[in-house]
Amino acid sequence: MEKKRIVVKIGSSSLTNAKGQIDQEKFSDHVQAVAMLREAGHEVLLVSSGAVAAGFARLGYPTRPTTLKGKQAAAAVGQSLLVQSYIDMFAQYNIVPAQILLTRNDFSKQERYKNAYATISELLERGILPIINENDTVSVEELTFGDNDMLSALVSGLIHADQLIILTDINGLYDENPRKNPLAKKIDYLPEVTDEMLNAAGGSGSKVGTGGMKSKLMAAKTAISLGVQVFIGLGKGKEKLLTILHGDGDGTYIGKEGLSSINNSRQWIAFHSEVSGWIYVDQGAEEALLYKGKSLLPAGIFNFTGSFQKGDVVEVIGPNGILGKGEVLFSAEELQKIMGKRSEELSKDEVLSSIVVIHRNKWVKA
Ligand SMILES: Nc1ncnc2c1ncn2[C@@H]1O[C@H](COP(=O)(O)OP(=O)(O)O)[C@@H](O)[C@H]1O
Ligand SMILES: N[C@@H](CCC(=O)OP(=O)(O)O)C(=O)O
Repeated sequence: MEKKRIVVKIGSSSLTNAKGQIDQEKFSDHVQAVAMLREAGHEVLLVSSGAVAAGFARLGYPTRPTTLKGKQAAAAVGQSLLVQSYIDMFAQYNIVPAQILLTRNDFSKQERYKNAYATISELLERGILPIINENDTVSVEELTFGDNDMLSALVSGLIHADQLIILTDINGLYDENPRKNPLAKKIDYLPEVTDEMLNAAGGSGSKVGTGGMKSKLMAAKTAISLGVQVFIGLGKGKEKLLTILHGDGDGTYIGKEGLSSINNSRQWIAFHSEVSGWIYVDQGAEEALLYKGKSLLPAGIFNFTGSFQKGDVVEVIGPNGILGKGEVLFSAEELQKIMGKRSEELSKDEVLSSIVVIHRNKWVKA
């Protein structure tokens, strides 16, 4: 059997109970299933929620706290409880877990992004099981928007996973929220995530989960655009992850066959980089970039704004709007001198290192 790289995201509702404790039965079920996936020769990475849900009772909160500092304090307590439980339970299968706490901002600095990739790759190579959660103490957005779904999609792209399995408390996506409409119909397969689907998906149904189906679908959309297929649903017993991998899972499969993964520099430019400038190009350059797969040359540029340095990311705007983003190979000051000139017009000292302003390998369409 072909060895696959699988990211498994487990939501709070699938790990804890409403009283603010780890649900030992659910927990051991997941651990066994992960162990079995690894025994079958696959590489696994866990994105585990549940820190707030596992911690709030120990702080004396009767229910999941609603204040930000309350959630952050609960997460600090609950995260250690979760990881301790993972360490203890995975030890029975000789699996060594590693805790990784990330924020979405960690992805926006290219050096941190590369470090996260290098660390996770080294752990996987050494047979360690990375267990990732948002660094809740310093992360504001995640606790509000339930972005562990999105975190799992971004991690799946980063490490070029074959599949992202999002385990939750419901067996997949329905055409309407089934907690509100019992006649809602289940969707077994979705080739892509459409706006119509996003509108049909609602918020969380449990007292411990946060994002609901909407955040899972948004994450699925991102994962697919990064070349990773997605499953959203549930399962029982130690065979469940293998069953899902074989295509017989109880849930919704999202994404067409044969998606191809996107290299990390392009992912970073597309999803994480900050834009430092805007370059305006003519019709010819628009065609070259959008339809001919060519690099951007100075001749097609007639204006730019922003102060950027070589290596920064800029947005390119054509006569019909935004075309995409790319890594610029000249500073704003240098571009001023060469903009609009054809290659043959550029004198030797103006040709700094190359006449390509954005190379096609460091370019992503909008
Ligand atoms: N269209 C839909 N199909 C399925 N579930 C939906 C839909 N809309 C909203 N939901 C809700 O999303 C919930 C799962 O999300 P959530 O509670 O955030 O779980 P988790 O803690 O696993 O992230 C379901 O229990 C359900 O109540
Ligand atoms: N980082 C948070 C995740 C919050 C959350 O509820 O996420 P999820 O259950 O995936 O909707 C935690 O560990 O509690």
